[in-house]
Amino acid sequence: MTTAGQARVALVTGAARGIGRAIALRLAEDGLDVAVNDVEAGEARLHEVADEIAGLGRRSAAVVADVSEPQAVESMVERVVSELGHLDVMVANAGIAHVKPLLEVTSEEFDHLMAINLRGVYLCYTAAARQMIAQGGGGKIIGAASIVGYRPFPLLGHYSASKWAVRGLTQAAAMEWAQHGITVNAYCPGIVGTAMWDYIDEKLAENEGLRKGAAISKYSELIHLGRVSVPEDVSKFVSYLASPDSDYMTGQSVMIDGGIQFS
Ligand SMILES: NC(=O)C1=CN([C@@H]2O[C@H](COP(=O)(O)OP(=O)(O)OC[C@H]3O[C@@H](n4cnc5c(N)ncnc54)[C@H](O)[C@@H]3O)[C@@H](O)[C@H]2O)C=CC1
Ligand SMILES: CC(=O)C(C)=O
Repeated sequence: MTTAGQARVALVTGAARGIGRAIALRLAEDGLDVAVNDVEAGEARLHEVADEIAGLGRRSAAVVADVSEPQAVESMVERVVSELGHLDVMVANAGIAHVKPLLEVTSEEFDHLMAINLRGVYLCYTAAARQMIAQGGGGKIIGAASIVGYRPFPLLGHYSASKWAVRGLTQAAAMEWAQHGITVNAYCPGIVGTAMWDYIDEKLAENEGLRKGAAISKYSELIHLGRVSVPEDVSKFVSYLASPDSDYMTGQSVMIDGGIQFS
């Protein structure tokens, strides 16, 4: 639990690049101490992000862990608490995409994607909730869903299902943990120009016989505000979800997509 004058502490998963990095930097700008996580392959970039956070005058910790592994997630939260003192905001951002027709997805590929995108979010939500309940001061738990959690994209079928499930998990967690003063919400980005969309563009283009760059252009025609999203569009909204301004909001999965999908 934070006491007066103490900075709140956030943990952002999948923060070596893309949306996670932007969220981590924004929360640091907001005055939080921010621990960042990614897998071993992203370790060098993860340390750079932790250094950027320190450059903003905030404390940080870089924790390498695979969010699909229960013991790794437990240890990650323990390390954040031991290095930064407590945990007030969890952003379960880490995720992977996989572009493939449903009829060709193997059960191993399906399980691998669900292990990261759904079990990983579940493990981060529950590890954070246990810590926040023990602290006794409430908290903010935030997850990465997507517009495809409302309306799937073809060739992203199992990915879309994983994000749909994050919405369900977010609603159930909000119901169970409201009594502890914990709010649980998710963000649903649209088309954000990150490494993930570089991969999606390349694979969709292959499947549809288009040149590289053509798939993202085609899907971008759906965006009413007329431009592809940048990670900071999302981090501004997560800043709100992590702040006391969102204290009366829980169980919501909110589109931040420039006007693609209307609920
Ligand atoms: N880029 C987009 O258009 C959209 C992205 N999202 C979601 O937002 C989140 C972030 O996406 P981006 O920044 O675009 O992706 P990205 O691929 O650029 O970054 C994801 C980060 O997560 C890390 N990661 C992957 N598996 C991990 C694991 N098992 N444990 C820990 N870290 C792991 C990666 O190493 C990478 O640094 C994801 O959950 C994604 O599904 C949702 C809607 C749209
Ligand atoms: C990657 C993703 O979730 C979308 C909607 O593009």
